[in-house]
Amino acid sequence: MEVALETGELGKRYGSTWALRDCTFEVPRGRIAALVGPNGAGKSTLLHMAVGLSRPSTGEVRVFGQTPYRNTRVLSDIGFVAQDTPLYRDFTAAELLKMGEKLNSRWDSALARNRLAQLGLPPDKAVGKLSGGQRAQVALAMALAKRPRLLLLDEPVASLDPLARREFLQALAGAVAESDTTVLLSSHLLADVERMCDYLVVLHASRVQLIGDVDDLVAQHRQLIGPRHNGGGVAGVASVIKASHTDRQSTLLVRVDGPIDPLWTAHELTLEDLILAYLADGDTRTSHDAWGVPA
Ligand SMILES: Nc1ncnc2c1ncn2[C@@H]1O[C@H](COP(=O)(O)OP(=O)(O)OP(=O)(O)O)[C@@H](O)[C@H]1O
Repeated sequence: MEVALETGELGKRYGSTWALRDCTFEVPRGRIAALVGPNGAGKSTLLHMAVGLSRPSTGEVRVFGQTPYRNTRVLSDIGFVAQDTPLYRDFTAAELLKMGEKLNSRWDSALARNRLAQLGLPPDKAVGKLSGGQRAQVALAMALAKRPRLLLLDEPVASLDPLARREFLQALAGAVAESDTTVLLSSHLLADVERMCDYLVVLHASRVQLIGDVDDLVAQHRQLIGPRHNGGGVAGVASVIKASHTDRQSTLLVRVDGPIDPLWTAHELTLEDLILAYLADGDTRTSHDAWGVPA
């Protein structure tokens, strides 16, 4: 498996606050990976280090084996759209595309022009006078036109209307299918993640909580419902992610590692249920730890 992006014990500290900590994961080449986590989880911090805009306090990040802040040549392989889609506001879209063409050896002029035309974006208006969503579209068109091997997108569709969002995600999937691009996109929109992404990284409290192939992760987790349980081990359960109890019944969200004790009814989960369970506060317990059962 070739790896597009890898981090090893990556950490970033601002003063005494860790924005990201002990972060170790890989994104295999060719995947559309989602980076999911609550506000302040460290997603932007991670993406900024991956594109060399900031340096780690601990550990390292590599893109196609290179460290972006040491070997700037790898930057030509990376496309990045920051959360606030910064662009030179006095430039028109046409001027920005011209600049992209001059600065990037693999630039696809036709792709960029066609995207802007398709979206009806005026090429001769200063981008500072476009709406926030229109500016985001210009930035996204430029990122795609760069034909990057790794595309990093920080909440790329947050400012787009629902139709534009769907259209953009379809265009992104199409562009990736036709090329050799790996994508890592941060998003709070779990329905989009479920529709688009085949790989998932969940960050919470500045650490990686869950990572892997989306289909594998969904297959490895179940919701179990059964008579009120007194804690302790359950056959077939590797870890308990979340537990809730009524007087008569317990509901567990678990990672499975074999046939489940038939005392429990097992239900499949959606990716959204799974992500939300990992984002809820509380520690994951192994099946053999007693988990908190209220009296
Ligand atoms: N330049 C900075 N100086 C000080 N603290 C910072 C700086 N940048 C980020 N942080 C802190 O680091 C933590 C992670 O921030 P980051 O922007 O990476 O989170 P995020 O997951 O992208 O959040 P969001 O979903 O809200 O965009 C937050 O607590 C934030 O306040």
